[in-house]
Amino acid sequence: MKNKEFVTKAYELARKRYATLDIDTEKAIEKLQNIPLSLHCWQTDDVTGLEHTENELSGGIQVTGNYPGKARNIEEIRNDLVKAASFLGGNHRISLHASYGDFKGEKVDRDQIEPRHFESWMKWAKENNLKLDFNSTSFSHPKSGELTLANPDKSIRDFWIEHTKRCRRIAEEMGKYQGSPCVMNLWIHDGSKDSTVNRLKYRSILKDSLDEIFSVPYSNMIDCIEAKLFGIGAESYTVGSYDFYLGYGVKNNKRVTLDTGHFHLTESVADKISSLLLFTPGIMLHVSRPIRWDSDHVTIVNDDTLDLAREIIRCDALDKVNIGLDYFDGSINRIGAYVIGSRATQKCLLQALLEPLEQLREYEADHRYFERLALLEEAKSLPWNAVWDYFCLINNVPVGEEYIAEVCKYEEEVTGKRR
Ligand SMILES: C[C@H](O)[C@H](O)[C@@H](O)C(=O)CO
Ligand SMILES: [Mn+2]
Repeated sequence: MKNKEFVTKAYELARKRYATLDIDTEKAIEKLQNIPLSLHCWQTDDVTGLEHTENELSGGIQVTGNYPGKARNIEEIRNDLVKAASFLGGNHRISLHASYGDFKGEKVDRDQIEPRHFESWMKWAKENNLKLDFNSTSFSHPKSGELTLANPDKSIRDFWIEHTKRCRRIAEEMGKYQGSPCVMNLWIHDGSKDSTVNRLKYRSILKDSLDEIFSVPYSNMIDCIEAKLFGIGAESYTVGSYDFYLGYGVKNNKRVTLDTGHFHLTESVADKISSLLLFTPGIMLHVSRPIRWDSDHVTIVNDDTLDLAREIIRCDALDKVNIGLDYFDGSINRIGAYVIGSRATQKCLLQALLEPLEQLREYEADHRYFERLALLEEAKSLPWNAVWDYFCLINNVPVGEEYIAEVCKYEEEVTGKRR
């Protein structure tokens, strides 16, 4: 670590500065250390998956960019994930899509997948001190079409119901194996390009499909349902809208996934946290960065991500919120994309953990709104970055921009050689 002494000295000063506001930096570091991020496996390979089919990416999502070096098989995906995680302090999780099973060249259709197709992932995760989360995959399949679980055609609908039921079973086995509940996210793209005159019909079918899927109780997995505003080619109507899943989640005690790219651009996702916490058992986050639309740009430290982190901490909800990443950028070094996005999320969480919350709340209770605003402003430039550097130092991961050279080295030695 080239700046060890400098980093330690800066941290000592920062610790004292924060102490003047009664903030314990050691406690903040300890908390950050114990917040797992769920790294989305699909950033390694532009959401290609391991089914070895010719299926194009579908379902209203799109990866842009053709940067060389994407992972081409299970070994490369795993190596890249381990590499990406090696840049992060703390212990983390990997979020797998059902299309990333270890199929060993066998053609296994989505309604045939079993826990055995994910056994080697479970072992791999354990060996690498990682835990797994899971996602059903309704897109990029000949039966994906416009509608899956909301399809009036029973044979297509049953195919996807079976797929999703199997996914829950796989998640249950993963949770059991790893001794930590596997968070299973259900997102489907179902929708329509142009105005439908049957909004209620498809939503009612989706509700029934979900009821059937969730009829089997499990104790080692956590169900999450993810809403979306629109998809490419499904701009007018999304069956699984936010209102739909919020209603379903509240009624059926399910976690709602908030993907930061799935709302109107001026809507505050952070503001939803406190409301959901009052009415649902928890929240799954898909941290992303929408630019003009759900563009899945790499997460950075910005007001949206900071507000999200602050709300989690202000609500004291770390035990009820699972934090996953969800972006896919094929235009830059893909490992670099993981590192930037996951470290940005950690930086936001750290800033939130270092907020002088008690003092701010005292001001607010006393209606001293000038003081509240002033302290909120000043808190922005407190030396959180010295605490961040120190967090990286004690975790033996690159400090500051040092990771750039390491990512480039991996590119030179590994990803850059993939053709
Ligand atoms: C690949 C993921 O399942 C997908 O990104 C989903 O979570 C989503 O956000 C779709 O827009
Ligand atoms: Mn998402």
